[in-house]
Amino acid sequence: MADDSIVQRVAELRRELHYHNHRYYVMDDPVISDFDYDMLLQELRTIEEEHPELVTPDSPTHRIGGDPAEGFVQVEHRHTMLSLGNAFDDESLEAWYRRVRNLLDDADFSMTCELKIDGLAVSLVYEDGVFVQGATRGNGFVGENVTQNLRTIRSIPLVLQGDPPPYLEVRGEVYMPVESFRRLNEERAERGEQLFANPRNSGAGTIRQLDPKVTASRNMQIWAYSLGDAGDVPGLPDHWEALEWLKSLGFRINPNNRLCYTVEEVKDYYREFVERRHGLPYEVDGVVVKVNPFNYQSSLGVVGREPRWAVAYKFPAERAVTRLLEIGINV
Ligand SMILES: CC(C)(C)c1nc(N2CCN(c3ncccn3)CC2)c2cc(C(N)=O)c(N)nc2n1
Repeated sequence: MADDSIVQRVAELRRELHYHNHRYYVMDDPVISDFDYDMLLQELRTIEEEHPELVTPDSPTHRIGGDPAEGFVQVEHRHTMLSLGNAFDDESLEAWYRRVRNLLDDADFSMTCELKIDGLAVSLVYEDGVFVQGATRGNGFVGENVTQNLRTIRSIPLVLQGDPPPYLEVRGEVYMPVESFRRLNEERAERGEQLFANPRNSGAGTIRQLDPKVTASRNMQIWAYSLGDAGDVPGLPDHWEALEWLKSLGFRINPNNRLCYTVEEVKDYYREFVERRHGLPYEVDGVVVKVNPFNYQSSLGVVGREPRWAVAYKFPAERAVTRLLEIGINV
């Protein structure tokens, strides 16, 4: 049985490694060299090999899980994962805005604008601050349990920082960066394998791999975009504060999110990113606009599967050939 000093050292190593993992993969701002990080990880691995009774599922040495799954177990989302209504031009965005303003009988309310990441929506469940379940959106009610695959994504925290509640669900969009997609297709082309059509398909395929080692071998990332349910965390007044709070817990929140107070500001944000979208290291297909105050979200409610308080303002469709050429695929 490991003596106290070993148990202390293991706890200290885990805390340090989760912290440096967060700095490197979530903040993109490491404060330790790769070599020193690897030395800490190796020290923990060695102790865990000598003292297997100390191994816990949230250990940073266990990101690349066990054996390949035969198939995926279905999981029911505690809170339905809603859909998003679409707007394709300024007129329909303004129609959405007017409807919300009339329903709220209120002229000024803030809105968050978020880039609509073109990936795969997932649900992450944490109990006592430890990552316990990851699932695809599926049909919104039931998804696939892909916990082992999501654990391999370094920007998904295995252990939360700060003071998380006993139960927390977070939603995010998992995606493959464009550069990783290009490199993956280059390797597949060299092996004469079929190419992925776009980063979204290759990301979805990677998350639904049966073998977590394959998922781990591809550089998948996540942007967290909402709480599972605002009711889970009383005391947060609005979505913007919720995103700030999630960042303080260790989640990766997109730095381009913006708080807007008028529909003009929303349109400015949209036009800015129509221009900037191809300079981003990940694919986006629009802007998600959300009424910010939680009390307004709940009074607006949901129609069918779509919240009245959010809309996806889609970017104009692209000429496919130009797109492929732009990301370096010669067609
Ligand atoms: C919380 C709400 C419902 C407003 C919401 N829902 C979203 N989505 C719903 C539809 N989804 C979906 N997926 C597949 C099939 C049908 N709907 C995919 C996620 C969001 C997606 C993104 C993103 N992609 O970056 C985002 N920044 N915020 C979102 N916010």
